[in-house]
Amino acid sequence: MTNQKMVIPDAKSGIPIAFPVAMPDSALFPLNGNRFPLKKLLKKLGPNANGARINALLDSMRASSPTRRPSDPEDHASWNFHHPSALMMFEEIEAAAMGKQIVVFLDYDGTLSPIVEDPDRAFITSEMREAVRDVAKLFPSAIVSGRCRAKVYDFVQLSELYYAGSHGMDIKGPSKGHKSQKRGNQTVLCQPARAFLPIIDEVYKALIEQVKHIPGAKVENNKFCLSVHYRCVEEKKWVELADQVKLVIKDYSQLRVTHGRKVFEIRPTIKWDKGNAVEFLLESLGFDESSDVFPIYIGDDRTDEDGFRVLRERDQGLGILVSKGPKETNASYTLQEPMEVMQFLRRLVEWKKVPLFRH
Ligand SMILES: O=P(O)(O)OC[C@H]1O[C@H](O[C@H]2O[C@H](CO)[C@@H](O)[C@H](O)[C@H]2O)[C@H](O)[C@@H](O)[C@@H]1O
Repeated sequence: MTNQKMVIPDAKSGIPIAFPVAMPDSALFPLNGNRFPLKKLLKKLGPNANGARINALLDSMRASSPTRRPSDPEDHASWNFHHPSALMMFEEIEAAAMGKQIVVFLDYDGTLSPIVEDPDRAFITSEMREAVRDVAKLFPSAIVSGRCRAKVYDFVQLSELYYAGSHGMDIKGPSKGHKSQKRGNQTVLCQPARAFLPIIDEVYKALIEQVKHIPGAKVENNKFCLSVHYRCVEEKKWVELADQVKLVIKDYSQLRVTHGRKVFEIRPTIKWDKGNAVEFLLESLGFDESSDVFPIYIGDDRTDEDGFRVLRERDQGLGILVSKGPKETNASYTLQEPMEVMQFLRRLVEWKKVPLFRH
């Protein structure tokens, strides 16, 4: 992951403004039917290609909701081959996890709840809650979300889980002495971005003011980070919205902007992401040095790539991307939608419950 500056001309003056964007080094941007790394793309566009630069920004905003990206059948075939369904490969996953302690990490939006227009109405079904509860009774489990911890807890309402809100910058749980956690049954609390709270609050207010004239734009306070949603903003207003966000953020070198599903995520520049939350939780659970642990991370968004990456680097467990189509990912397997996530969680429970000595 690098912090790159995307230089985009101001919509009115045309003056280029550097817009800090954190993205994986492998990120590719579309142009004329091909895809290029950012540096190469900007070189191709040349210094005066303002219109093309705006198109590049728009393409990257469109690509932030991958369900709209068409992909050809060949892409799909290769994708399915390299990232098979975690349900189809369940027996292989069982075999790899045999004799190891499974630890489950779950993203929230797009993974446990379907993506909906209103972020305040992204409810989890009672069946999904049941499946997550059953998993958490058997394996240490955590929700790792971009949302503020309190909000995601309100949706999930399960006290047996760890919760890592604000993209992992606010970690807590489960309640002290909760019987369902065999290891690490003490309350943990980790808030590495506490010092940023006043700035986040200030920027929250400034953003609300700055985007209030754009119909459909919504600023969400996630405590240690902020979301500016454009799912309900007309596409012709997207560049204007990006400009407004830029205008506010340019005065705050302590903050950076990342891109989620039709959302700009404004976060402290500290090196702490969902991957760090995974590391922290594994350590809290006593699995830091252990080779007998099998972490499973399930997520749908770019921010979940940090979680997948950590598991790859540790060479432990596996990442499962929730996606219907090809995406660049560090995950090994896929599930198409939250319904399949629920099926996968249920299979984990059934497998663990089979009274065989093999576990
Ligand atoms: O890490 P996550 O749990 O996936 O949270 C990431 C962001 O999710 C939410 O926004 C996304 O879901 C909304 C509800 O389905 C949708 O309207 C929006 O377009 C998506 O980006 C949440 O509202 C954000 O605060 C989170 O950062």
